[in-house]
Amino acid sequence: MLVAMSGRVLIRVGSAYKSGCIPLPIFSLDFFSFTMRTSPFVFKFGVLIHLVFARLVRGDYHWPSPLIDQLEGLLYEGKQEGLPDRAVDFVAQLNGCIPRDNNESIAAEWIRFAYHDMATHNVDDGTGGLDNSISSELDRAENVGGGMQRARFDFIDFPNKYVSYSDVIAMGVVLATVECGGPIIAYRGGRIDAMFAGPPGVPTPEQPVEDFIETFRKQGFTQEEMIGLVACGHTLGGVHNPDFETLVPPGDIPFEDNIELFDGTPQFDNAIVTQYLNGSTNNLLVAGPNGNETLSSDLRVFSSDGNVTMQSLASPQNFAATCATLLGRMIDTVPRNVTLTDFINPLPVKVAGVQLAAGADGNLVLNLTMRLLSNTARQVTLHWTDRDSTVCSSGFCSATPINSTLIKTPLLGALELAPIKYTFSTPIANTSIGTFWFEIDGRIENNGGSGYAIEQDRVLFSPDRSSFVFGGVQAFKIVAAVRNDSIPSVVYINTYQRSVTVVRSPSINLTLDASIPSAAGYDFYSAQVPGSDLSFDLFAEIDGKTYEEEFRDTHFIA
Ligand code: HEM
Repeated sequence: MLVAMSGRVLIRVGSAYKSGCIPLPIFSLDFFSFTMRTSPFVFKFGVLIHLVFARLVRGDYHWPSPLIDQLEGLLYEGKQEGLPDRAVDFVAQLNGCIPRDNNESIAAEWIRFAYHDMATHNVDDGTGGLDNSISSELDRAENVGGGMQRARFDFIDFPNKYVSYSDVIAMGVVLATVECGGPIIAYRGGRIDAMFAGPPGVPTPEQPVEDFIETFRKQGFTQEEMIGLVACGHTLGGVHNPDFETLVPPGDIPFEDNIELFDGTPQFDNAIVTQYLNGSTNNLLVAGPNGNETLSSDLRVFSSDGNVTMQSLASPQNFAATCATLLGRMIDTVPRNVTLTDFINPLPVKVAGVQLAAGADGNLVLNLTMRLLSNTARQVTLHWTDRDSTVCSSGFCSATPINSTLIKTPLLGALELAPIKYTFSTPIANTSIGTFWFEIDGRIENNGGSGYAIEQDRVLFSPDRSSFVFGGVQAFKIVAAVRNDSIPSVVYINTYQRSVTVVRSPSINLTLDASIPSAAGYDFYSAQVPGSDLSFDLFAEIDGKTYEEEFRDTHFIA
């Protein structure tokens, strides 16, 4: 199903939205659609295609774009329709900042990972920055330990064609900080993943302070900012054995690093500063065992301006504000040719999960959710018009939500927001649907005037009638509903098998399936498709025109 939009209010989609006022290509917002789907070739991790797509999308779209829709969902809700498990894990694994028994902190790992990725930036020629080049740099000594490898493996399988790895790395910093009680860092999207390693650039603890100052200058930070950024980074996590055996002894938890926290607290707070200033710090990068200062990089950094900056950071408010600014600058440090989006704020109205379905009881059913940025329950009604029409001939074209849920996440909590998500699942008369909109406490919310338009209903994926085929080679029976007021010349799917690599298979035709009774004005077509984890595009050619449902997925099959 394709849905059209115009105006400025966000919308979503189970398949695609486009603008009615600007001629735009149709894009899917489906996370499963994945990075490399358009290629007939096999791509390892899809970096190449990812890059191409990221460029294609940007510039073609005005706000709100699929990119913003996806990032907004992940940032504020911790999920987005169609998100692969990996993505949900990514947010969930931050786990409210609770460190493990050995002090291992996933929040710290994300922040360190992001800094090491950004550290390739060269302010003199505008190259490098937060661009996922880190994935090609993990064999360097400077990137050893501290959860770096693990943070990397958590990325495999993540992005789709809109959201880059580097956007996810940047988001990790925002979420890690806020989940640990730190400030809200404004977030932008639009980073582009690099295909190659950048030059080495991460400081190592034995270096003299002059090297640190020069390294941070190259990364775009003054000496004062260097002090702030190191303090903000080192409020979380600590030094690991076996990475620094001379600083930290081995622990007694088998197969786990032994970690000495920099400031003894797992929270994002300014204890890193106050303990340093009052001499109570156990930070091993301030003083090593027996006062050895070879690896005392924090001491050299913090004291490099006579502690002036550290003293200013002794105010918790100033520490929080400084970290919000500097960590924000850190994640927005990108190669010169990359243009980031505006800050992504929670969208006032967010439509998602639009799915038109030929219901088993013979009704055509419209499913969708609408998330409203309101902390108070509202009277919400969904309205729509008939297909290809501006009227409702049956007189019954409105529905109330079947349920509503309060959305709570740490970031929303920090913003003192608790939006409400309204779920609609309503039968639609056989006149189908043209455009829908909402009435909220008597006020019309219609996507800036144009409403949310369903672009076609001729061919629909029918996940309810599709199934996993047990026995023998792994396969799915894929079922499509095709409106039976005309006969398609062909119904087919292009499938993409997903694993570490993604492979596009040749098209597979679906044939009329007499075993499935017609329903809601639709006949059903099916084919058995080999594979265990597929995404696919569904097509029907009718009267010389091609209708399409993009980026469907076997994950939708119960
Ligand atoms: C002069 C600059 C810096 C030096 C020399 C330095 C050095 C180190 C060292 C030696 C460790 C311990 C790693 C391990 O045991 O494997 C560490 C950990 C860490 N660094 Fe830095 N760092 C610097 C700047 C930064 C910056 C700018 C950030 C982020 C804004 C940052 C974030 C972290 C974090 C979060 C950890 C803890 C990781 C964990 O617990 O897994 N560092 N750093």
